[in-house]
Amino acid sequence: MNRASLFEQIQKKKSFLCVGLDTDIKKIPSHLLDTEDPVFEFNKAIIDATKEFAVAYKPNIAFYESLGAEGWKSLEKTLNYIPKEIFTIADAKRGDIGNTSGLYARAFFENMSFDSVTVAPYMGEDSVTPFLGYDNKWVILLGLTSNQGSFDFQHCDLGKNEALWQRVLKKGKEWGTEDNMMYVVGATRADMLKKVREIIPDHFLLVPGVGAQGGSLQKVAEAGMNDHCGLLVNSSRGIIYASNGEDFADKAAEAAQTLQKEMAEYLEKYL
Ligand SMILES: O=C(O)c1cc(=O)[nH]c(=O)n1[C@@H]1O[C@H](COP(=O)(O)O)[C@@H](O)[C@H]1O
Repeated sequence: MNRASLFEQIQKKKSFLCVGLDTDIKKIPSHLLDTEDPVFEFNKAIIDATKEFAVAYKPNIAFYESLGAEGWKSLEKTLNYIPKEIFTIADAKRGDIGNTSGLYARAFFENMSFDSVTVAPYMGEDSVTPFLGYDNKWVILLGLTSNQGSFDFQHCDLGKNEALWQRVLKKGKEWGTEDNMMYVVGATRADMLKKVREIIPDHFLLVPGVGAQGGSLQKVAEAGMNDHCGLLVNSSRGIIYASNGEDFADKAAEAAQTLQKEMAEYLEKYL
């Protein structure tokens, strides 16, 4: 999917919501456990309930690969079930020496047809560029992550007022463009968004960390939005586990709609 189509959908749905499909077999409501593929049945119900409010879905690959071959099958069925106009993110956080990254790219872009994959920048240019050789596919590079451990490396001072995360953003701009690269910036780092936008004013950001991790949607929208919206804000647990009963899909829809309504206000205000 290209940037124009993504923006078109954001405008149409008045939403920049990404629903995280972090589907944990241990949290699936018990009435689904007797079905042939509980993970897929759960995702299918979540997609049906939230697709009106979401412009992206992000299955976190760990939840699927931890189940072995069955998990990969559930993932593929889920991907095929997502409506074609909705952006898809394989949250795999890959990145390795060039030839290996090339195979990761093949796995997510050719074998499966995800629009994008999250990539870790630590191994540098040759670990990232193999993902960039596909038309209308995206690398989502980890920039400034939402977790506490981000302070171990990402905030290290490289001198001349530059932190490691800032170097990552600048280097990424040499490898990709605003048409094939996005960056992860955690919602819990909203106070840094002004600095982020000084380096990458036009790129899309994937922003996880609202909901369960406590990030503020308002702060993210205020400091992070650009003239193409430029934001995909993810919520996983806050939506998909809004209820653990038979009403889980209805409650997921309510949680997604609540976020979407707030997003519509910010689109009106800041776009
Ligand atoms: O790359 C990500 O998506 C990601 C980056 C980051 O900095 N923090 C972060 O939480 N994530 C992912 O975003 C999702 C957040 O889930 P919730 O906290 O349940 O909304 C999980 O799939 C995380 O792996």
